[in-house]
Amino acid sequence: MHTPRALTIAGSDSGGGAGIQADIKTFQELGVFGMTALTAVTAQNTRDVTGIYELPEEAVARQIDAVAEDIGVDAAKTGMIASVSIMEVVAAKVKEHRIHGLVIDPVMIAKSGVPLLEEPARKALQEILLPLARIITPNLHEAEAIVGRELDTEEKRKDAARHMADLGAEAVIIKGGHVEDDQATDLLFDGSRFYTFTAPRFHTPHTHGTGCTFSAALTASLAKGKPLLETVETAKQFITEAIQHPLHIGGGHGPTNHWAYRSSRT
Ligand SMILES: Nc1ncnc2c1ncn2[C@@H]1O[C@H](COP(=O)(O)OP(=O)(O)O)[C@@H](O)[C@H]1O
Ligand SMILES: Cc1ncc(COP(=O)(O)OP(=O)(O)O)c(N)n1
Repeated sequence: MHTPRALTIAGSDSGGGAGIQADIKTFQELGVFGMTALTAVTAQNTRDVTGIYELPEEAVARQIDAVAEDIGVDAAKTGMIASVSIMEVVAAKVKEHRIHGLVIDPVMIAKSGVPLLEEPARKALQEILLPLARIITPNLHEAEAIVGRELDTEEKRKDAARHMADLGAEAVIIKGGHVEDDQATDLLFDGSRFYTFTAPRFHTPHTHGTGCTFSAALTASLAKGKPLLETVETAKQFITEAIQHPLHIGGGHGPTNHWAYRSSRT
């Protein structure tokens, strides 16, 4: 039997709610074997990011080589990639190892307000990483930064999604967590059509790591070979359950509950 294998290329969140920790928990819960290539270590909790330590480019490259050359990668995701030089290494390795099914979560700022992407890397993200994406998953502010304009209506968000597809992403999801709305609606553009995925909006501070968890759930379904619409549907259900049943951990924006989706099905 083939065991689906997913790789996360991202930063570590010592608090366990976002970054590679959120990704690995999500992969595990969705029945996928998880692997990691660390790009940076953050000292972080539910309140703040108190330190960021980037790994050398060579360390990032060797980690990707190690897993791709032996274990194999059915799908991968990127999270925090703070600098242009690490972005270049990641893009080169994704091409070299022909990693398809790449989900790009263009992480820019943590919920605590601390930037996780250096300023010059914002433009590089569009030029270097975006064209490799099977799916790119910006939140509202990340989408605005990528296209360089305010996206305060659905029509503008649709135009922005088309713009990102023109830049090379096969599919675009503009997430609705930061959109002012009674519901949490994510907009998918598959290159030809638009779809929306809607869930109730929960009024909770415990949303640390929502974007990481959502993109990891997408990656897990791609690793299993699921089609795009089923992939997004599953990821939306996973993150909705995870937000709906918070763990009440820490004194700030607590993590989502990675057990909730599986618990609701057993
Ligand atoms: N309060 C909420 N209630 C329900 N779903 C939410 C809430 N906040 C975010 N989501 C969902 O979580 C996922 C991640 O979205 P978002 O919070 O926008 O990403 P990020 O963590 O990158 O800022 C999306 O599917 C979004 O709709
Ligand atoms: C190490 C690390 N990577 C990514 C993030 C951002 O995660 P995200 O899912 O966007 O959640 P919030 O930080 O917005 O809650 C992070 N914080 N740390």
